[in-house]
Amino acid sequence: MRVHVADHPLITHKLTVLRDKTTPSPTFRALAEELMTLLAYEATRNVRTEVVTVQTPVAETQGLAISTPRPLVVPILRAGLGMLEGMVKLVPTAEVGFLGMVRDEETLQPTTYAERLPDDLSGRQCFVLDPMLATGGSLIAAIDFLFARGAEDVTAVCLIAAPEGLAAVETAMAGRGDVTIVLGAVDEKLNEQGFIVPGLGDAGDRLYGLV
Ligand SMILES: O=P(O)(O)OC[C@H]1O[C@H](OP(=O)(O)OP(=O)(O)O)[C@H](O)[C@@H]1O
Ligand SMILES: O=c1cc[nH]c(=O)[nH]1
Ligand SMILES: [Mg+2]
Repeated sequence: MRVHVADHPLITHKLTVLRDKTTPSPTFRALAEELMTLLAYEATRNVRTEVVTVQTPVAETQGLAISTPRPLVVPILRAGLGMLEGMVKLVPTAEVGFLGMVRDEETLQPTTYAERLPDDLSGRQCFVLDPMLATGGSLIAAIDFLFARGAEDVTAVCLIAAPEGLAAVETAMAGRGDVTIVLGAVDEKLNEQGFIVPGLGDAGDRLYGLV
């Protein structure tokens, strides 16, 4: 498994505002989208392309186009939805599938409550979006789901990870398919409630309000 932690002052600046508990939902939503766009640059480094010919006003030349089958972007509901626009702005031809997952607050185990994905993901390049990688349970379940449908390589983009969760994903994915994790930051630890420290609190609640 490849892990890339973004090291850029613009990303750290935006994450700092996102972490601030006084940042209101509209600003939080705008920042989650902007951060995704910045991380997409790294996440799509290995997006599959094919050579195409293009006629400029001056000459014929060769360039690259994102190849088919088109990449599949999968935001994990709810919180991953806050990153979707930031990704599809950069890759407008991508298809979008949805996975709804929620973590039990006591056991910290994830359950999948919604799924709208192609039945056959053979040969597909998938991009999973979820701002928080805490215990890693949700991300492991999401990647397992995609591999079970035949996905070939999966890149997950998370804004903040806990070291414990990152290690759990690494262990679960050892010897499996092609997995890359792109992160805005790796924080200090998880607390007893399974929240990332310092983190930013509950990303879903901060994006969309308490439920
Ligand atoms: O790494 P884990 O320990 O599995 O925790 C991370 C998950 O928790 C959050 O979702 P949550 O369950 O709060 O759902 P929500 O997006 O609807 O708020 C987050 O968006 C991840 O999906
Ligand atoms: O810190 C955390 C952990 C899980 N989910 C969140 O939204 N935040
Ligand atoms: Mg939540």
